[in-house]
This record gives sequence, C-alpha cells and structure tokens, in this order.
Amino acid sequence: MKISSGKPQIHTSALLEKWGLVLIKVLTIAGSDCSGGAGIQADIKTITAHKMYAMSVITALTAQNTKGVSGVADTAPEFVAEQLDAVFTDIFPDAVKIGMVSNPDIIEVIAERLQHYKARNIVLDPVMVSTSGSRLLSENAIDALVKKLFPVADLVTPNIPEAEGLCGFSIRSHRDMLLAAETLYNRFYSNVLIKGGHLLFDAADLLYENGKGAWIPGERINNPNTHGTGCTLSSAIACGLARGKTLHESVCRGKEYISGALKAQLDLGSGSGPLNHMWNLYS
Ligand SMILES: Nc1ncnc2c1ncn2[C@@H]1O[C@H](COP(=O)(O)OP(=O)(O)O)[C@@H](O)[C@H]1O
Ligand SMILES: Cc1ncc(COP(=O)(O)O)c(N)n1
Repeated sequence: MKISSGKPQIHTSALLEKWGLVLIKVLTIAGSDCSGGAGIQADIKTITAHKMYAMSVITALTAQNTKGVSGVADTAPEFVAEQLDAVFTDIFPDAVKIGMVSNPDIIEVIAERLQHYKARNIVLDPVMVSTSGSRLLSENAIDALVKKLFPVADLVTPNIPEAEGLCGFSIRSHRDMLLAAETLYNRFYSNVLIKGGHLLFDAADLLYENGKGAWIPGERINNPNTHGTGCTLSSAIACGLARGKTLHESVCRGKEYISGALKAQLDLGSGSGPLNHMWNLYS
C-alpha cells in the first residue's frame, strides 16, 4: 500500500462543495465576550452560520454576561499585531469585521497592519458602550477611531447613541437618521449604516453609500434579548461582501440574518440575552 506523505488530500473543493461549503474566509478583530452573546463569539457563530471559515484577532478579554460587564483586560498592541501577522501571512481573509478596539494604540496597530496587508471588504462596528452601559472604547480613542480606522473601512455601522456622539446632535426620527448619515458621510468620507435598533418605532436601518441614502426596512421584533445585535449584523454584512455581493445587497442579507436570529427567540440569562444563531442552520 502506498502511504502518502504531507497533508491528506481528501478536502478537495469538490468534497467541500458537496457539503455546501465554499472556502470563504472571514476575520473578526474584536473583544471576547465570555458569555458568548457579543464580540468575537457572536462573530464566529455568525460567520459559521453563513458556512464560512472564521478567524479571530482578540483585542481584549471581557468578563461579562447578560447583566453587564464586570471587567476588561486589553490585549497588548504588539500582540494584536502578532495575531494579525499570523493570520494575514497564512490564510488571507476575504473580508474583515472590526468590533471593540479599546484604545488608541490598538487602533493604530490595526489600521497600520490592515493597510500593510491591503485587507479588503472591511466592516467597522464602532463599538463604544455595551447595551448594559459599560464603556468598551476609552474616551480618548474616539479621535483615533475616526482618523485611523474610518478611512480603511468600506462601511461603518454606528448605532443611534454612537451616531449621536459622532455627529453631536440627538437622533429621534428617520429625518434625524438621514441628517446624521449625511453628516458622517460628509465629515469622514465613509459609507455608513445607521442602525435603528435603539429608536422606539420600527427597526429600519439607513445605508448611506457614495452620497446616497437607502432605507433598509425592518419591523420591530418583540424580543428583549438583543445582546450582540450590532456585532452579529456587522459580521453578517462582512460575510456578504466576502461572497462578492454589493454593499447594498450585503446589508439587506445581514438585516435578514439579524431579524431571523431575533425572531427565533432564545431566552438565556437574567438580563438582555443572546441571539439565536441556530435559526438558519439547516436552511
Ligand atoms: N427589537 C428589534 N427588532 C428588530 N430589529 C432590531 C431590534 N433591535 C435591534 N434590531 C436590529 O439589529 C441591528 C443592530 O442594531 P442595534 O441594536 O441598534 O445595534 P447595537 O447592537 O450596535 O446597539 C439593526 O439592524 C437593528 O435594526
Ligand atoms: C466584547 C464585546 N464587544 C461588543 C459588545 C457590544 O455588544 P452589545 O451592544 O450588544 O452589548 C460587547 N458587549 N462586548
């Protein structure tokens, strides 16, 4: 019997195709949520549910659950760079999602390394404060975030409080959302998706791309468990871009994914619980 050397060759593209898998690789750069609802864990679940290969660069460890964040330990910026080097020099991602980035030094390293490797299809979720009210981005990092990371991103996805902080005015209506999107687009030259989850009426989001707004409609789903919605949506959009879809189509598909995960009603923990990523596992 001939014994082959080197890597086994059974995982051919034909076999992967038979399993419904195509080798699309998506990287998430974010913080870890030990309770599995947000951050890296939500991203990996989302990417896996899209039948893609997930990789992660961890910017911070958080001790948190559905009730709140009790601790944050930032990764050393040099170690963030080392993780990025390990990923990009071996398995080049088709898209990158950026979430919690903690501080200006980590931001600097991420921006520099992504430009160095000419990373493509970058979705930036400018995570500032958790749903439970804890700061996940230091106050002095906002300047670095807009100066260093906005320019490398293909899409920035602020929620209402984040958009209010970045624009300097409050957002209470669809008209305000449009004004905020225009302001951010004109100020930072970035495509933006303003997420409507924090408003009280429907849950429509607004995509402002290349100077034009498009509403992504969404009914409000009666589910108090919204821990990790922003992380999940930005990862799902990155998956669409990785597949070669347009930004608009990727956002629409991302919205479908998040709506499905909210509608599937998982009820874990005693606070704002995680989403149900298993809703489309067998589709
Ligand atoms: N109750 C809800 N019903 C339907 N969609 C929601 C609901 N809450 C949030 N979403 C959607 O989840 C996505 C994330 O939005 P949001 O919760 O505002 O972000 P973040 O997690 O960053 O605060 C958006 O598409 C938003 O419209
Ligand atoms: C590590 C990490 N990243 C992001 C969020 C924001 O998610 P949410 O707004 O649902 O609290 C979080 N809580 N933890």
